[in-house]
Amino acid sequence: MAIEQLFQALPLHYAQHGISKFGTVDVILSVLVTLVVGILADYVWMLYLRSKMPPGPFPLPIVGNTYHLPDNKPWYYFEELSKKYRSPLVTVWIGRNPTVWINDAWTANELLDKRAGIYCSRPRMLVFAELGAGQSNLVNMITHTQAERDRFRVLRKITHHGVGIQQVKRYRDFQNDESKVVAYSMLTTPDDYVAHFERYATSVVSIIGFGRRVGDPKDPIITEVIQVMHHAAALNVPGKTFPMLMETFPILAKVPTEYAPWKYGLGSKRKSHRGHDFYYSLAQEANENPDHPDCYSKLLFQEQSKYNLTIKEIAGLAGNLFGAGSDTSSSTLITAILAMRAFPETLIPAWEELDRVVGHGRSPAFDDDKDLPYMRAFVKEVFRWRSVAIIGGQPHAPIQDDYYNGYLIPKSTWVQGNVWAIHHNEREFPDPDRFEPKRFLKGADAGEWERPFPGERGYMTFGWGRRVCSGMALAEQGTWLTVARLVWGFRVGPAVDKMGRVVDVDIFDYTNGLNWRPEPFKVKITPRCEEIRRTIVKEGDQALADLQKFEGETKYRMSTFYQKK
Ligand code: HEM
Repeated sequence: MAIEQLFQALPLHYAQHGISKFGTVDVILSVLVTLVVGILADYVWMLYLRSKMPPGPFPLPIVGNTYHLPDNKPWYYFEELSKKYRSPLVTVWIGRNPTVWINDAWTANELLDKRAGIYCSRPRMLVFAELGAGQSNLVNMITHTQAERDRFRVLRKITHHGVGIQQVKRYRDFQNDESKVVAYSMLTTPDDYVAHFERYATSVVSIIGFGRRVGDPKDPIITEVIQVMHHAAALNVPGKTFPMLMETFPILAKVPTEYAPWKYGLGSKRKSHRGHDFYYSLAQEANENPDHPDCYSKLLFQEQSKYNLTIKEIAGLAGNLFGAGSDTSSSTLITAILAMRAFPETLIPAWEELDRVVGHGRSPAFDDDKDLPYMRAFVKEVFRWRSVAIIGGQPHAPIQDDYYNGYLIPKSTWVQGNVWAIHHNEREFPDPDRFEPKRFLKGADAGEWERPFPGERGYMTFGWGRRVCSGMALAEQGTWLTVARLVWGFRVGPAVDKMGRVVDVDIFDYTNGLNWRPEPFKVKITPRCEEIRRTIVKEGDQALADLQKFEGETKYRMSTFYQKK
């Protein structure tokens, strides 16, 4: 828009030429006048759009509402705005960019699901896309033109070949085994439950993608990938900090990374000495390894010529398994532990059901799902209560101007589902901070907790429409099994400190990231009884033996990959 063009229209040599011809004062004055006129024109445009768009706080020129934004967890603020303006949609100007926040399930369903063909694109994203993996990665793809939509469909189709609903049934055996290993590890090092969950989630996607399991919770593929994800998740929270401001002033992103501390190292032009990407190298290594069984990387190379897959696309498809699948899945399990500790009364019906259907001589298996309605409701409530992708992952963007209740949502606008507000609405979820599995039961079992909600799942944890999470089937089946196994096997009681005092937990103490998780908390995790403990040991030994075939090493480390030899 006006300001950006203005900056681009002022290369240095024009200024030098102008100064020698007209004198310094005249040049400075004309630059100032042009600037003021540009800012005014831009502001008039902002106010014009504001008059048409969903309500929201009054924006200032250039900075918009940026300085209204709280330092962290802006989803609370967007929820408040929605209540204040009595509107499910609110507009918040991040700099000169209007962003539309959907705070209600029915509106999210109407726009992002029912009008999926319009809201199928991502907006232009500097921080996540242009300074990151760019348009070669499915997650970021803008789909304005038919050619872009066709390419998007190809990459989604290939992703479905890896983790689509039918495919993931094939992974049940090793997913089950990795989940048994989690329970086994809990017997010896229960305080390290976070590391066990991260290992589990990373190992499952690593077997799928690269044919190699991750047996050690300290394996760098876990620690490094999850660290990168946390960094990206923190930088992508709309706020006052600079990375988000680059979205509105893309010119800031053009400054070389060495001289631009506001880029937090993003967009570095460092090239690896191998000339390609870390995840591409992992995929290539897996493809060339004759010992690795059938894995997704092999499929990518087989399909490479059929779909003209570029190196960057292969890197994106392979890397998304880790990037999108490890932190999200493990954070959800941490939330489950917090819920078990904070709401112990919800475990009593679960134990009654599990003891009746499963017993103590074996742990729950996938086939038990149909006979465990309370357990199924329990896991749904884990997904709802503190959904990991708290603002629905990446924003959507309409590919044309659209209207909702008379409000304009211009083409390419950043449209984001505020999952916090959606899952926190008293109308659908009374007493929303209470962890209450009965919300997902039916009829008399649910009582007053049963409320209408769009869609059959009853939650919007995995996003919407054509951009709905590609790994949803994998995440749902794995989370169900692992949470059911944890509930079946363990008591999660209060930890005590050195003075013998009970350590409380705070159900609001979460990190400030696009994917959030509870801040570290202490609990005491013990097997429910001796018979269950013996079963966990027996099944753990069997699982480790079965997983033996996936043992393997990679020579690549993310931390050293980009260093020159
Ligand atoms: C509890 C676990 C998970 C949650 C809560 C979750 C949630 C999400 C959300 C909210 C989105 C954005 C949807 C939208 O834009 O409407 C997303 C996108 C995505 N997820 Fe997941 N996810 C999880 C696990 C996984 C796993 C295990 C994988 C793959 C193995 C995966 C792969 C992806 C991909 C590739 C996208 C981008 C889709 C696109 O832009 O078209 N996710 N996920």
